[in-house]
Amino acid sequence: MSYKVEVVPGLEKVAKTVGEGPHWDDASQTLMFVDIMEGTIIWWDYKTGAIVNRYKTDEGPVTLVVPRRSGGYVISTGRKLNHLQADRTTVTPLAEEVDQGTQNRFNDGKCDPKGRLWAGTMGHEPVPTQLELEMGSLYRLDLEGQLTKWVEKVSISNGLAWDLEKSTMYYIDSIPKVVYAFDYDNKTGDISNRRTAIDYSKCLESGDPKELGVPDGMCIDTEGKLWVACFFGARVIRFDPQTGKMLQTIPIPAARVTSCCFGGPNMDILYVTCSAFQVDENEWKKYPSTGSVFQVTGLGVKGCTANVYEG
Ligand SMILES: O=C(O)[C@H](O)[C@@H](O)[C@H](O)[C@H](O)CO
Ligand SMILES: [Zn+2]
Repeated sequence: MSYKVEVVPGLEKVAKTVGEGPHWDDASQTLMFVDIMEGTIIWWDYKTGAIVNRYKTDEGPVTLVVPRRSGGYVISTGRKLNHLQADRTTVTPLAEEVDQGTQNRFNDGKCDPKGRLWAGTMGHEPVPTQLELEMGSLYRLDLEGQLTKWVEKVSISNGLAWDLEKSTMYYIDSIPKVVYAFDYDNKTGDISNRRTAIDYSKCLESGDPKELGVPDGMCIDTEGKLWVACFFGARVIRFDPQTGKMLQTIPIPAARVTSCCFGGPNMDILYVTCSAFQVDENEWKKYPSTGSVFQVTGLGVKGCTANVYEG
């Protein structure tokens, strides 16, 4: 099976800072993603290949954007979760600020199969991957708007995904370089029994595990396999979460690959974001398209439609 990696038309060098949080919106056939430190959300239309909307805030970094069934979006700003109305201008808080009195901020966030939002925090990060450890937590925003803490002592709260059976939640902490698995109860939304599903330090199939960088964002395909973005690893890797083993490596022409999601009319295009934040001269020389959103076609795999906030 031969695949192709290219810059998405219209999204060349689109991220000024950290491109992140890609979400394919099936209803509108648009790709949404954020430019974290810019506080910007970008909407890109598949049909026209053009950016159709932008939202910018100065209320802090925006790290996640997930559509809300009743209209608009859930977005983060700094330590807050908010509702951005469908007009893409009005923002109202959805819950109390988390991690008060810290320099933490939200990072990645995704909805579970019932439509509850899970989003985690991380400590202040002056240099990518260099930060005070175990400052973050993972939170769950229920359908009734209640926010609860589920995991503590997280360093960089990152990718989230649920298996097809709706009985396992996968969750990445980038610093220990681990994809955790939890038992997940779809009825209650409760998680338990944390264990390590994938350990980057032990991925000897790669030759040198250091080359993989750290795991960042992820998504799941219809075969239940995980696609994990490798920050400082210039690649996306497909893993079997049952065995922890690498199945396929897709080199991406950007060192700081942050996240990925499936999209397109047939859900078979893998969209990949990366970071241009603090990229040095050598990196720019090696990867001149840094900051772009990339697309991988011809993988022969389809992704699962991402869940939206049902609250
Ligand atoms: O995108 C993210 O998850 C974080 O916001 C970024 O800060 C970097 O990706 C991180 O440093 C590497 O994991
Ligand atoms: Zn991330």
